[in-house]
Amino acid sequence: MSLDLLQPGILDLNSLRNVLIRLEDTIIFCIAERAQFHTNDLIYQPDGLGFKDGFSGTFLDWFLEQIETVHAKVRRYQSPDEYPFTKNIPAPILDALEYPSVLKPNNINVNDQIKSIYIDFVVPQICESGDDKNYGSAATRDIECLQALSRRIHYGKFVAESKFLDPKYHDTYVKLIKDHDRDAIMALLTNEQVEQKLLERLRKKAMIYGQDFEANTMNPLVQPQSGNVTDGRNVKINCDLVVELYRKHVIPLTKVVEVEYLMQRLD
Ligand SMILES: O=C(O)C(=O)C[C@]1(C(=O)O)C=C[C@@H](O)C=C1
Repeated sequence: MSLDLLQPGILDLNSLRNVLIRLEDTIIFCIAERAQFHTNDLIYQPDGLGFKDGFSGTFLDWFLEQIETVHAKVRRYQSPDEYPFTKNIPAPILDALEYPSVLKPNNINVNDQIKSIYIDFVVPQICESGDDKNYGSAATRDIECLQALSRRIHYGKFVAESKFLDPKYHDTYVKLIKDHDRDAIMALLTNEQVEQKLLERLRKKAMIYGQDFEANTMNPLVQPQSGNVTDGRNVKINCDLVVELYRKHVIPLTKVVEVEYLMQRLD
């Protein structure tokens, strides 16, 4: 749950971008944590581990359901930047919190796509292939990664709302929405310079945060003279993977959320 959403000026585009920048750090750290364990493929296979409580599905889905059930009861999913992976979550046991209604009501939840990307693309590339029996630890890290990715991608709704309200573009967005012109909306909300800067920053962060400080005595804050820090040899996480994850999946899916949110904006 985010305190940002209770602050005035929440829809300022620079503030929203700062939240996205902070989430880059969270996502890199979560990925580095998961990378400690083997792929443990059984946790992603339906009934791969067998359940004594009659649950039918993957161990990851069972774990998500358990965690999200508890979190739903303490209002996590009433926060407009939090989206569950589990379909039927219980109602909160606490009174509803008053969030300012900054978003138009909408039914956009791309968590199924996020889970597929994570299982098919992220896990096989960051983890050593095989089974180390750390099923609970691996799935705990999976859930942290998934929640961070979900929060980041669904934040696109706030970014879209901010862009929609910008007087410079408002009338154009209204027209394009009325024309159902998704491609033109996508083009209008795209800022290639911001994307390029993001990818460059991300690579630097992945290199610095992912370093094995035991193996590397260089000060990561000092610009390296040659190789060593930037060549990735002492880096614990795959920097290319982090950049590709954002380039191929995180940014495009955030943009899909933005477009779909705008398509429902005038309903
Ligand atoms: O910062 C924005 O303007 C966004 O819409 C977010 C975002 C992103 O996902 O990082 C998506 C689309 C833009 O092309 C640039 C960046």
